[in-house]
Parts: sequence; C-alpha cells; structure tokens
Amino acid sequence: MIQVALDRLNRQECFHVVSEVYHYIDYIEIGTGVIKQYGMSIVQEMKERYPEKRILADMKTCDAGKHEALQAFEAGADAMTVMSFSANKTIRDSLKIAEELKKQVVVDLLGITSKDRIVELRNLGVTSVSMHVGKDMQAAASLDYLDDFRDTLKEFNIFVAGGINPERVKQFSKVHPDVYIVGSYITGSSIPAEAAKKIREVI
Ligand SMILES: O=C([C@H](O)CO)[C@H](O)[C@H](O)COP(=O)(O)O
Repeated sequence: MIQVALDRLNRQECFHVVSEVYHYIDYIEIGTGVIKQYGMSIVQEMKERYPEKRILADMKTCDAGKHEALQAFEAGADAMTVMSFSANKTIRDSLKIAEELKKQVVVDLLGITSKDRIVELRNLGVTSVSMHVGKDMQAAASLDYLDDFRDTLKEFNIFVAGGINPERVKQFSKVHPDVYIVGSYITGSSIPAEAAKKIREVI
C-alpha cells in the first residue's frame, strides 16, 4: 500500500495533490506541519472529502496520549502516530482509545537505535510501527541498518518513511513493509499523478 504524506503544503495544495494521485494511493497522511498550520479541521475536511480512503493524522504525539488520540480520531482520522520514545502510559492510553473506537495507532520509530524498545512496544500491545528516517537525517543516513531490524519487526504491520523514491524503494523493502509512506517525491513533482503511478509500479 502507499500513503501519500502531505507536508509543507498549504490547504489548497493538499487537496490538489490528493485529487491528482487519488487512484494510486491507499492512505492520506495529514503531515505534522500541516496539522500545526491548520489544526484538526483539515483532517476533518479530508475525511469528509475522501471517506473511502484511510486518513492518517501524523500527530507525532509524545505526551497526553489519550487526549491527542481522541483529537485525531474525533476529527475523522482512521490512524494517528505516537512517538516510540513516549512514556509507556502515553502509548497505552492512545492504544486504549484506538481500540475503543476501532482505529489504528502507528508508533513512529524515528531515531530508534534499540531493538529492546521495539520488543517492549510489542509487549505494550503495539501492532503497527513506522520505520522512519527523519527529514533532517535523510542526507546523512545510510539505510544498511534496516537489515538488522528485519526479524524484530516481522510481527508488526510495518510502515516505512524517509525520502522514499523509486531508487530507495529497494532498500526499504528489506523490512517487508505493508505501507510505503511517500511525501516529497510525489508532492514535489510537477506532475504528482505521474510520480505516484511510477512509485506504485516500482513498489
Ligand atoms: O513524517 C514525515 C517527516 O517527519 C516530516 O514531517 C514525512 O511525512 C515522511 O518523512 C515522508 O515524507 P518524505 O520523507 O518527504 O517522503
């Protein structure tokens, strides 16, 4: 599956990109910066416009798990993100809300170096994780380390993110992702539909 990540775009651009790439995507991610700019109203509008697509609110929650999970889900998000370094209570509270509302929490593994934490997350009841190379780490980061995580991740529903383009798909495929999150490669293209079609073919 493909999740288009809407980051560093204004409201009009977000809706324009989705209308262009609609046929090639499964999830629509409202990026953290877009949520900071427009609040939960853009999550709500996106769900109203595209009820048949899965909407992920990239909240990057790291505290107040119950409140922020509720905020995202009540706005219409099907899924929201919580950071893996959050307190266990934050993760448990957001999972509890998701379970009650039949929604999904994706735990963002940004900056993770310890497999022990991934095992702990599993024991907390986490089922979906995002193996995420952050925007500011992408230039420097080698993806060789992904090999080491393959076995630890295999029981999860796996999302991958971080500068994914047709050349980098192969490196991310090492962890057998269920969902490829693709942002700039699509949103920075002058023809987003062509970029989305191409990445879908490669995946
Ligand atoms: O989560 C993201 C990042 O932290 C910026 O907020 C992006 O959505 C994710 O990295 C996908 O975007 P690209 O890296 O541009 O493909």
